Amino acid sequence: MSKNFSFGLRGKLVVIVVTGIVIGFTIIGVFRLNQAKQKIILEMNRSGNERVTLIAEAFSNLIIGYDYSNMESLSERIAKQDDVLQIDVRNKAGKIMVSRISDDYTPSSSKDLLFKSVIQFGGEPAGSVELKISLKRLETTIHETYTNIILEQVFFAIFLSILIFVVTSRVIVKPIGHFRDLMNTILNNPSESSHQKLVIKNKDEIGDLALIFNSMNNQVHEYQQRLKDKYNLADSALVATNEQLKIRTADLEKALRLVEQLAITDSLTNLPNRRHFDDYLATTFSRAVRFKEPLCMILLDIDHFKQINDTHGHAAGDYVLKELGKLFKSRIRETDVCARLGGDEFAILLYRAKIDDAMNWSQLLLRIIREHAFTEAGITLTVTLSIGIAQITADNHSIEALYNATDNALYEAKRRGRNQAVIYPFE
Ligand SMILES: Nc1nc2c(ncn2[C@@H]2O[C@H](COP(=O)(O)OP(=O)(O)OP(=O)(O)O)[C@@H](O)[C@H]2O)c(=O)[nH]1
Repeated sequence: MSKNFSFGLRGKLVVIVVTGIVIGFTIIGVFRLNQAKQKIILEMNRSGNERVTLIAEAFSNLIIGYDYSNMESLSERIAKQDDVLQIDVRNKAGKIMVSRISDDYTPSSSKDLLFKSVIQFGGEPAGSVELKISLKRLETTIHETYTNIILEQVFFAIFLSILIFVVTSRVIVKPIGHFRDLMNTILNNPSESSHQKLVIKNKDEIGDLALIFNSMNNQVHEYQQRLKDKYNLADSALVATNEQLKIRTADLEKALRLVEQLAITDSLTNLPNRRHFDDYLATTFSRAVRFKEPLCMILLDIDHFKQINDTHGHAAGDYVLKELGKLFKSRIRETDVCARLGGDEFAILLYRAKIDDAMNWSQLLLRIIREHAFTEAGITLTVTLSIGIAQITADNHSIEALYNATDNALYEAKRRGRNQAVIYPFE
């Protein structure tokens, strides 16, 4: 880029300068040539007139004395001069007395100048002299002058072109090149642009350009800085918002987990509710069927719970429900589940437990409850349970069938007088 730029500007300068100088010098040259030609012609006329006057004076005595011999010899000598083509001496009446023609005079081809002078003697006209001078010398002189002028013009044109080229190169192209290099350096190092200024000492348009560039560069830097500050501000705000969002998300997740937990938990006893129990039963049932493993379901219902409520109040009833929940939970394995189905009814799933194990577990539970002291607000409450037990069998091959079988067993326990456990099928 830089090479093209330098070449372009210098090239244009050379073309402009040389064209200007050639035109200028051509005009000056033509003018000088015309002047020189006029001067030479004037000089030729002046010297021709002088010569013919002197010749007339030389012939003055000779013409009065009719000295033909000397007139001829003088004419001969004059005719032999380089530029003389012809000399004619005439008497007072105009009759030619002597005439000499140069050896190389050919009137058809030669261009000539004619000079005349009156021959005077004692202040009176005694005859006349005509002198033809060749223009050849004049043409040679003009040609030489032309050549000299053209050579001078060409020499000065070349000299002036070089001078102007060098001066303009130094005064215009060099500062512009410097200007361009500095701009390039600044543009290629944008991060340092604030510290870099164009230092140009020219007090001209280039200097003005540098000042404008510096001011623009400053404005750009300030704008960048403002943008950076705004970006940083926005960034920190974003970070803070992000943090808040994280906290909010964590809170929401926590709340969601709680809601989920609440949705499947009985709020009074903190045991799983019916919904959770049904889901768990569905999973466990299919697993037990698939792997042919024993699964027992137990339904537990408080005997005459309505009476407890009615006699001792709802709070006493709640206490009994909570206390039973704790007892059930403490008596089952980690892998088993105990849920409150609603009201005073509970359910327990004993996975990989046979019907006898379930019966033994129920008997033990009945005994524990009988021995447990249910005391609320200083009053001891009598709490007993009825329990129905069923397991997966060929008959109970669906969840609904298992449910019904267990429910039937519970109903049978109630029917038989409560406070006991009954296995389905019963007799
Ligand atoms: N305190 C309290 N009582 C409840 C709650 N849910 C249901 N009950 C009461 O539990 C009682 C259940 O009574 P029933 O299902 O009629 O049966 P029961 O009195 O236990 O009689 P049997 O089951 O036949 O022995 C009703 O009086 C309900 O109002 C509860 O969350 N807290």
